[in-house]
Amino acid sequence: MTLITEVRLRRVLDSRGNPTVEAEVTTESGGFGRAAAPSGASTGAHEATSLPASEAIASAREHAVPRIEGQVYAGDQRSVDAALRAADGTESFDEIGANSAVAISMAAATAAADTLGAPLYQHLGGAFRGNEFPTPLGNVIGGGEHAAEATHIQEFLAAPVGAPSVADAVFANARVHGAVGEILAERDVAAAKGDEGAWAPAIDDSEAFEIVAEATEQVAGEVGFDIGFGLDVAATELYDADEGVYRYGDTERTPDEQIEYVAGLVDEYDLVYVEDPLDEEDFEGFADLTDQVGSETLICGDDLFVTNTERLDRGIEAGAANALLVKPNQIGTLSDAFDATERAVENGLAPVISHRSGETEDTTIAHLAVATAAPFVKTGAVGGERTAKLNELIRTEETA
Ligand SMILES: C=C(OP(=O)(O)O)C(=O)O
Ligand SMILES: [Mg+2]
Repeated sequence: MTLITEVRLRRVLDSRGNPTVEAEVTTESGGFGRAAAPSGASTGAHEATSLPASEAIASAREHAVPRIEGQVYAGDQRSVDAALRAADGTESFDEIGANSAVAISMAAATAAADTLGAPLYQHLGGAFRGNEFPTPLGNVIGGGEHAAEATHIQEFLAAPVGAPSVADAVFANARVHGAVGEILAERDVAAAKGDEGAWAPAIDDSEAFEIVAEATEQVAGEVGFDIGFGLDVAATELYDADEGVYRYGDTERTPDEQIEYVAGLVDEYDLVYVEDPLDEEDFEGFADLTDQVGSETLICGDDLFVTNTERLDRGIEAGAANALLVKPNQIGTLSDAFDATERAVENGLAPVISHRSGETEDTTIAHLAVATAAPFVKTGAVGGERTAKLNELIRTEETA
């Protein structure tokens, strides 16, 4: 029934206006799935390879499509992903590109769900998925690699941890985004938006902390539930490896000072979540910080782990974090993303399913978050490619 009869690939636009890979998979009984690869700007050094879209498509057509069409069942995700790995032959998808691989992997899952007549989260999560829904982390102010001349810290994330439902959480995050805009206007600060739709004002990080604290408190008062906030420091982008310092404009911090700084922020602002507080190679620094504040907040590895179970194992051994960011395109297949998620959960790390800064209207990660019962999903607060996922979460909550 779910035998794949056709795989089509094409270039489509992502939210930055760059070409990306879209895949369409058709099954023998007429099931259909479509998915597109996202792309990062602050990418980790150890991520799987993203090739230029036309190169990735040409190579996947030559090497992967013939191994899949007429040979692999979409309902058997592991065999789809094994065929992609066999077609490629490298660890990092250097040959067909992780962008082709992930688009085909996700389109096959969607085609299987369609063939079986089940929602994607149900197909991926199975009959014993449970009733958990993720809390969305909403990017409300940001800079770093996602916007020029804005904050040094890449993302300030609203975290509506007290929301009674996904829908309440989604609307609360959008409201915090709106409140931040109003506070910026009151302060006469002009602000464009960055790649993920967050405000990107030319203010110091310290002012951004003040504004986000005020906005989350204000909206929490309006909606009547707790809204905390968190950060994606994306510290690799701030780290000068030659000098061994983190640079925030003219301010420099040694790795020890960086740990002290972040630990201080966790205390001062009751941060519920801190992603990539240190350079992607500093497992020990991560472990030190997790030791200090891990009982109060989530210390999450994005560039540190790149959704890779080998790097995650190293992190588990070192006690480097208590949360894992899961981005399927960092590793190339849904099977690999599931394996990393499962390994994290088995070892007491919270999985956080995430978008990329360059996105499409693809909604697979919303389903992945529900399927894996992840406690958090990071997929922005506003903007069409972000609301595609957020609105899918709202629909899913109604039907699950
Ligand atoms: C979403 C992120 O940004 P990018 O996709 O640019 O890596 C991130 O760093 O978590
Ligand atoms: Mg990150």
